[in-house]
Amino acid sequence: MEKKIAVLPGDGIGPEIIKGAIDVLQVIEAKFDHSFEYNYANIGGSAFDEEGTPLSDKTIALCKSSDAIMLGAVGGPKWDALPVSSRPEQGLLRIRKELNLFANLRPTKYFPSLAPASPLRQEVIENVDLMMVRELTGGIYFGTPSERTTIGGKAGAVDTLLYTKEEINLVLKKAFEIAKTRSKKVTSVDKANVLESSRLWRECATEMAVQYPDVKLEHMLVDNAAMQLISNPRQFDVVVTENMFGDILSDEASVLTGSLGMLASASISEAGPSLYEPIHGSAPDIAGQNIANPLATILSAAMMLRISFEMEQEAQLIENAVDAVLNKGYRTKDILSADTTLLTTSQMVEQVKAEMMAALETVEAR
Ligand SMILES: NC(=O)C1=CN([C@@H]2O[C@H](COP(=O)(O)OP(=O)(O)OC[C@H]3O[C@@H](n4cnc5c(N)ncnc54)[C@H](O)[C@@H]3O)[C@@H](O)[C@H]2O)C=CC1
Ligand SMILES: CC(C)CC(=O)C(=O)O
Ligand SMILES: [Mg+2]
Repeated sequence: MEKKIAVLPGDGIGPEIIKGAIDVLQVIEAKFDHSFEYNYANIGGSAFDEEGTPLSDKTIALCKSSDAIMLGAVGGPKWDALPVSSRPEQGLLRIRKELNLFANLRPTKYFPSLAPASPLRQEVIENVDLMMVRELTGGIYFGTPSERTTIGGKAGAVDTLLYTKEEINLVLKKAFEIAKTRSKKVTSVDKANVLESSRLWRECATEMAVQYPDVKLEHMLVDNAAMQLISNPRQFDVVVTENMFGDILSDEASVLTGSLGMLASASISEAGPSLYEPIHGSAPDIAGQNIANPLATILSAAMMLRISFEMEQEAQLIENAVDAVLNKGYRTKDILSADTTLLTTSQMVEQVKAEMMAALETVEAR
């Protein structure tokens, strides 16, 4: 099957991890009857350096005309002092808005062989399998005004947290639909004891639940949710929440798997291409050293195959290969523990590819 993929490596470790994901996709192309056209474009700080903007109209047009988008990460200290509109992160926020990527799906699944890599006890993280559904195009990351201001003659700053019912209902519906295919429980996370936008969110969730009698809805305040996520994570199935809470809670959830370098994501639109990226950032502290964990990005590519291209078998081949590599004790530095073997980024990619080939040869030999 012919598919056009826009590839936006971005900054820091972005190019290293994206190369890993594309290498893996090339194995899929070679072994199945698929052909992927990879069209590279800039985003973030590297886009600012080359094109004078963190996201050019050319890149947006390329993304809109593609079947899916693979993104690495953006940002870094080199660009931190730029005016807001030129910051790398604005490129990411804008692509999400331009493509109407209203829901960001961030699955967190327990990898048995990675239990020693987590600072949490095995009995706490065992069998965790939750799906964070984060609202992605509204809330405090997009509200205006967002600026420096003067409050009562004193220098200050203002950000605006704003949601329409329509925006909230769109992401809630996605969460309930996903819950129907899983363990049929939605935990809606808010701060309804303080924020008006959260009270609206809670009202919408309660109303929506009526349409899903098979799905159990639970409300949880975000501060409690942050604690419950690491003390009793197995209680969660689908967690749905607004943009900033989801951003923070999903980084926290990654600790359940052993590393931020393990968590994949899919940013979904109603119509049009979806975007796939690891949940982590550009990790400037380890960029360019070939030591970053490429697995979150490789698993994001698997999500792309499953969700955008309906290639379930191919997605599973990648996911099984990742499991197999981990079971053999191969580790990048972030997930290293006793009695495991340290690999570089590129060596890890080679191991995943080798496992995929081996699995296919076993099938062919039958
Ligand atoms: N989606 C995106 O593009 C995101 C971009 N950022 C940007 O990234 C830059 C750095 O932000 P940080 O707060 O440091 O967050 P970060 O997620 O880049 O890194 C946090 C920590 O996790 C480690 N880490 C992250 N990914 C890893 C991987 N694949 N393998 C091994 N270790 C990994 C890093 O080395 C660092 O110690 C900032 O400019 C920020 O704005 C942050 C989050 C998301
Ligand atoms: C620019 C930020 C909103 C990126 C981020 O932290 C994320 O999407 O997880
Ligand atoms: Mg984040």
